[in-house]
Amino acid sequence: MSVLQISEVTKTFSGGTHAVNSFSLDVADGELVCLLGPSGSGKSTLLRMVGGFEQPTSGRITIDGEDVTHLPPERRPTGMVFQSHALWTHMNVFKNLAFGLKLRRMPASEIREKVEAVLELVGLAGYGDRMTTQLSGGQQQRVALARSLVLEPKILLLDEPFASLDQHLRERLREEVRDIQQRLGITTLFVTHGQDEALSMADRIVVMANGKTEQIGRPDVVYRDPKTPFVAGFIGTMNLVEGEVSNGQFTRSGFAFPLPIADGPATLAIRPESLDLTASDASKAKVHRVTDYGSHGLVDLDLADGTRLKSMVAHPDLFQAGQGVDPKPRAVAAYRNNQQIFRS
Ligand SMILES: Nc1ncnc2c1ncn2[C@@H]1O[C@H](COP(=O)(O)OP(=O)(O)OP(=O)(O)O)[C@@H](O)[C@H]1O
Repeated sequence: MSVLQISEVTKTFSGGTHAVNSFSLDVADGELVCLLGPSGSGKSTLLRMVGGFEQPTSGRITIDGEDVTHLPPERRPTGMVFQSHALWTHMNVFKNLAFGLKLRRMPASEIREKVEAVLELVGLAGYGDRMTTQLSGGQQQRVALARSLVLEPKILLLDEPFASLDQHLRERLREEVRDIQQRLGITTLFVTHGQDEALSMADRIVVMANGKTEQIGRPDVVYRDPKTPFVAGFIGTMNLVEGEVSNGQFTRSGFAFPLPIADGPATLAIRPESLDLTASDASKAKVHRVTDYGSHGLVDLDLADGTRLKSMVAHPDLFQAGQGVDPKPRAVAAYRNNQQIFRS
């Protein structure tokens, strides 16, 4: 059953920026959905509208069937964790967490019980007396998460919560948050422009561009089967080759591939791991650079007109700069007019 329904929501800022454009999404109970897209694609604006920090220009948002479109944040069953954690620095950790519960007039003994349980959940048991300024960045972000969770929201809203942390900590917190989210079964909307974050955490990913949905789906499906050239180029590394199809053959500067579609221009998408290389004369393509990552290698090669492709190879020592190669895709997708029209 869907807990959160976003129906044809549009946000136009004064000045005319269409930040979000007739956007719709249903989020199921207990699901973690990542909003993924480049800077300026409207992710934060959408999240802020769900949290009540921004008003839609048009459209409707319901939570558990109740229309919340015009309710202020404090009257919505949502908890938001911002990129900058915005903790109260004049209060200790316990007071930061207890504040919202006090406003609800909860008895002190119950507050203590709840705060301690949530601190335990985020791995900060015993930190209640610390001032928030005496915590590391990762610990502060855990407190921010705990402060939202202690209010037991129906929907957790996370806006790039790990953006300010280093890579190692980010990966750890990512796993911890996913763990907590699953344990509590809390419906979560998560904004990120990091594809790794989205691919590793989400039940479903919404890829956004220009305030609109490009594709919604399970991470593995979006990765394996991108429906538009934008998604193909945005998720993972992808070779996007523009060329012409004539008599069932796609060509681009000496590179040819059988493609059973109508004649005309097309964009071919090939993952580096799906592009095999064999030694050849240099008329087809030439190796530009070989990078050995230990477990595998990456060969950068140039078609005759300079179009750069990447191929993942098991034995990088077999290739060297300047060598002639023949690139042969094992699997491709083809796009025309921004739509996928072929996939092998
Ligand atoms: N308060 C505002 N007034 C006017 N324009 C705004 C406002 N907030 C956001 N915008 C514009 O709306 C568009 C979407 O912004 P938004 O912050 O939602 O994108 P985003 O995908 O979250 O980007 P980022 O990853 O950089 O945070 C951008 O063009 C932005 O400049």
